[in-house]
Amino acid sequence: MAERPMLSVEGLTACYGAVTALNGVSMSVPRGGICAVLGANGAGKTTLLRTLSGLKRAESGRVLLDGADITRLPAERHVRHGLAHVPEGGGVIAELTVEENLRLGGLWRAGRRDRARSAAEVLELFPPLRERVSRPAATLSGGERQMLALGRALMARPRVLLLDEPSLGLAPLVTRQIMRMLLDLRAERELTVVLVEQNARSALSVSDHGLVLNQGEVAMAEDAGRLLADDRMRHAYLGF
Ligand SMILES: Nc1ncnc2c1ncn2[C@@H]1O[C@H](COP(=O)(O)OP(=O)(O)OP(=O)(O)O)[C@@H](O)[C@H]1O
Repeated sequence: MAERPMLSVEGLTACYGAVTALNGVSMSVPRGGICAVLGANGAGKTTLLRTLSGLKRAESGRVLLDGADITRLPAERHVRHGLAHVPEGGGVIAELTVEENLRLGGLWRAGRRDRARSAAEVLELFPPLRERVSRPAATLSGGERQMLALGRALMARPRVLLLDEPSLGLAPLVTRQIMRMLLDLRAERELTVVLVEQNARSALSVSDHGLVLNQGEVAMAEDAGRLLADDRMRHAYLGF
């Protein structure tokens, strides 16, 4: 029998007033899978992540996390179910220190000792953050801030991580570091990742699967390697 997907999306539709931003989107990501979500500006990528994490209401369709229907739950319950969302720009709080930002990510978790253990584990994963733990986030570089955003999301010990444009504004070398971290996280924590990226080539290089959105609909859903090699796709949707 096939293993149950960690994340399963069935016919998801979401609107802003008269604008249908997502129209019947379906996708499935296995446990420990990395799925790139690609597409032009306005294709619906951010709306997909916001709808998956409960920040945006779905008009219709279902989101199943490890088989549990989370579609209508409020956003904070999504976190409890093991789904963490890192929005575009990371959303770290510049005035707070690295440590304080991390603690925010673990706030809903029960024990103080448990939270401290998580923070220590996260700092272990990101040595540059460990060295800057008492500094305000405002003093971090773009790459370090993105690490902090990732680290803060990991404080909730998610099973599924939703990442919106983690490479935005970062130099190619730093982008590669962030992408490699996703592979490490998958290996160490069996994390399942949905990765929204403008940088299609770098996203596909660490993904198993790719989904191309076009005007709110799935234009292609393919093995990542095959998408990278598909000329028609590269010209039509990926811009290279
Ligand atoms: N808050 C909003 N109010 C009204 N329309 C919106 C809103 N947010 C997004 N849209 C519209 O929904 C559609 C999908 O937008 P979305 O931001 O999800 O696309 P995207 O693929 O993430 O684009 P980008 O790569 O530019 O971030 C677009 O037509 C956009 O104009």
